[in-house]
Amino acid sequence: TLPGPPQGSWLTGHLPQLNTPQVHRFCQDCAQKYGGMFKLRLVHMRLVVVSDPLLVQTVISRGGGLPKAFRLYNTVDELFSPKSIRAFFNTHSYDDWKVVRKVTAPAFSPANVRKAFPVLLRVTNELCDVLAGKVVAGQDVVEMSEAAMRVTLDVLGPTAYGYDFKARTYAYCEMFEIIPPLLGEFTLRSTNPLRPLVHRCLPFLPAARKYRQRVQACHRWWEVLAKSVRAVDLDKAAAEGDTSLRVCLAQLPFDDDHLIPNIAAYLIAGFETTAHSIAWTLYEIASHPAVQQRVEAELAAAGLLGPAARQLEFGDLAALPFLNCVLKESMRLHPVASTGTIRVADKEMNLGGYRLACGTLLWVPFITMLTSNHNWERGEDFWPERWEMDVPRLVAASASGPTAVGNAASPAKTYLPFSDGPRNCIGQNLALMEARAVLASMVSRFTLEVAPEMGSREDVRADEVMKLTLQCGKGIRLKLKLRQ
Ligand code: HEM
Repeated sequence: TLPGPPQGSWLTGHLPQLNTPQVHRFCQDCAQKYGGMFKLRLVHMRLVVVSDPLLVQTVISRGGGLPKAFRLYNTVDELFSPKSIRAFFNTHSYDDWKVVRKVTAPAFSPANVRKAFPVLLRVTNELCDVLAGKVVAGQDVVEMSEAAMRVTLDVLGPTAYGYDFKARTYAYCEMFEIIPPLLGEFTLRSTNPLRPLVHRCLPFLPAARKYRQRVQACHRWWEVLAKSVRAVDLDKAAAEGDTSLRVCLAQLPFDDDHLIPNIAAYLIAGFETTAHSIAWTLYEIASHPAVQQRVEAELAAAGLLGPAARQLEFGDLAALPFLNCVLKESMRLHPVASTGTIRVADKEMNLGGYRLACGTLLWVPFITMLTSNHNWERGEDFWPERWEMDVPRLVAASASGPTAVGNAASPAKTYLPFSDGPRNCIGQNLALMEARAVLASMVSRFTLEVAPEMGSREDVRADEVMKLTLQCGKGIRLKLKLRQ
């Protein structure tokens, strides 16, 4: 039989270990010990956790991959739609998913994403101006996850919905009050199936009340954004060759009830994810002075450093190779989609030499894949230079893992922060453009230091929390100094 860790409770299985904000670390530790395939029990559900790259390919990519385990995604139904109608992200209808994926895909072509660069640049410059003002006023410690969210929300606002949230000005923005806490709540719900039941049975509990209020506030926002999407003049858009996400969403052959969850899904998937990836990367740059110096040197050579820097251009983003290595490495070490994807075996199958019954749930936690010592040399170190080496140096060639399937000296893809196969991240081109532009702009304007209240790297690791996305509990607090 498959190996697996001891159960925390005879009744609920591994629920006590999974129902924590550090669920990703539990998976990670188990993979180090039990290898690239092990088993867990969550109350009545049996899960097989897979992180061996070859096996992951079978689960998510090969032949279209296995279907998502839709019933496990039902925790977010209430958030996406007042009628609990599912978005394409978590629908069980292959046809609904395919329609939305196909109609909205043009918005994320490289050429179309490039059209969003002027908005991104303006928003990033304005945010940097606001931060510079704060530094001059003596408020030089800035929480970078929040700052980055202000950029990503203000890029998504106009391009996806024709709406300006004006988050970059640091004026009050309700999204910040409702979305981050709700994502935390949904993570707790996904690892503790009893939690929604408790909230339903005891609606007067403060946590249950707050949850309801926030979900209702989201529903009001989805209405506002749907109205703006509906206002698109499709003939004019066609004449102008406008294939922005707003236009693509307006083209969906859906009534409002079915449009709304897809509007919500794009906002939820596209705003926090990119922002936390940016914040983690800024943390790594600030923590490694030698890395910061190399990024500075690269920017200086391109004329992009300091007060006399020229304006960043789209073409610069691909011409900053070391900055891109730093981003890539940070997204490996701090994958925001740490808990990954859950799939279901739609027929009896053989995986890694084990026979799995039809209906078996297969969990691919990306953090395990991306940082496991079975898959990577120095898997838990921040080592951006690895991306300057030949591909064989990326993967540990050792065959000394604890189980036969735990070793991955294989040619299969090991770097999947955006997942893989047909259900991979549709927004990755946009995310990468945003991250590169914000990182280059921040290092161009400021020198970065980790604020003392962040503590050591170990403290930061101990403070990691999964709130659908991987975050640092106290945020990423950096001390900024204006470059002279
Ligand atoms: C660094 C930033 C990002 C990361 C790391 C990321 C990662 C991922 C991952 C791992 C998945 C697969 C999830 C699963 O299988 O359950 C996914 C799906 C998705 N992402 Fe992203 N994402 C990012 C940014 C974005 C952006 C900017 C957008 C759009 C504006 C976006 C939209 C989506 C959508 C709609 C899906 C569902 C696709 C489908 O089911 O066909 N993401 N993302």
